[in-house]
Amino acid sequence: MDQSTLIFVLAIHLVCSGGLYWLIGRAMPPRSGVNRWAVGAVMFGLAYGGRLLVGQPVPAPMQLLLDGAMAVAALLFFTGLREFVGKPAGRWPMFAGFLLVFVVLHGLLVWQFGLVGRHALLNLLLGSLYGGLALEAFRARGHQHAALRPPLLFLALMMGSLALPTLARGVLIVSVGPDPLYRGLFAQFYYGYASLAAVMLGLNLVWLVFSRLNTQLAELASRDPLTRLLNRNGLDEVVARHFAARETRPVTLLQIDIDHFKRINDSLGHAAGDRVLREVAAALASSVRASDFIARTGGEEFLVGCVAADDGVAWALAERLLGAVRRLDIKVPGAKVPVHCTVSVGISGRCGQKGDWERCWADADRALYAAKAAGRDRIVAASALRADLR
Ligand SMILES: Nc1nc2c(ncn2[C@@H]2O[C@H](COP(=O)(O)OP(=O)(O)OP(=O)(O)O)[C@@H](O)[C@H]2O)c(=O)[nH]1
Repeated sequence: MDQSTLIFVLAIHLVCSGGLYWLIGRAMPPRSGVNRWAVGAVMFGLAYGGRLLVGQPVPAPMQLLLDGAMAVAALLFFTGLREFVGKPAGRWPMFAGFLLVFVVLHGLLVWQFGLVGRHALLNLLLGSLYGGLALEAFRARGHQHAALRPPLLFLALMMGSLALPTLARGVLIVSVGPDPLYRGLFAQFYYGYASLAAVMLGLNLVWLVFSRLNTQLAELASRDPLTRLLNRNGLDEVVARHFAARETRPVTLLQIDIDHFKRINDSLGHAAGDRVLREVAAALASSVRASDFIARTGGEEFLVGCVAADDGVAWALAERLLGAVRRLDIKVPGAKVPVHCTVSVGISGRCGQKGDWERCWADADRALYAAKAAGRDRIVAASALRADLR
């Protein structure tokens, strides 16, 4: 394929991918980064198409317009990824500043070095932004859910492999001039690879978006939206996974209930009640080890699964949870003083298999109600209840 055909194919790929991202972006929440990719891809495609239409040599004002469009398009891709992974991505003043610096540099370099200055600037800038994007994707893979890691790694690899020949063009052009790089084998390789990368980038971004949506869907199904703790559904999954393991470790259950929560709701309102629920949930969650699990099992009820603990450890954990809630100073809009609350905790016996789960949970529940009956803000173990019954 000759070079013009390759550039034409590249331009078509980019404009079509931009249209696809725009359609996907419409279905995504705001600030997902996808709209930036959409605008970036269309700008890139139009700039390449513009080069073909204008032909050689490109008149000076047109050079500035087409190169500026490419630089801004690459910046849109870079910041789009930052937005996608939840990092600050910069808004229009940053873009205006970037464009201003680019125009000044472009003017200076073209005036001093002509075509070599123009191509060196554009390639070094594009190569740096591709490299930056690869680095962002590589760094982001550690912070995301497991499902997002493969597409982020793939993106890092692809953009890294595009950054290298682009930077090489920027450096080589100074010593060999534009001709060997913009015609012949190198140019064919470069535009062919860029065209392939544009197709792969489109598929990669669709993969990223679907992985993100899938993760969010799984979260919605298994997490309580108010406290972000596991809901009943999520708890069932965690329990099933725990007992499916080859070497199952026993679990002690701690059933927790906020004391007199209805009073908070009735005196301060439902929104204040929600705030208290969120803060209590966060305090409980931060006291629970990563190997244990915690779920919101009802209105103001929580269940903690303490894995492989003896009775003393479970009791110590319950005391930690009681203390963490007692120490809370919950600032609620409309209330003059911070809200304080307490919880009651019921502890089950050790649950060694899935079949014992319901019975252990019922034991923890009975112990909790005994704690409530005994005056609240305390811990009762089911083993003590059974001893009482004897
Ligand atoms: N704000 C808010 N309140 C909730 C939510 N879910 C349940 N509740 C409220 O929680 C309160 C629970 O009240 P009760 O079951 O009487 O328990 P309590 O007042 O904590 O009393 P004890 O458990 O006996 O100490 C009810 O008023 C429910 O409306 C929720 O998601 N948000």
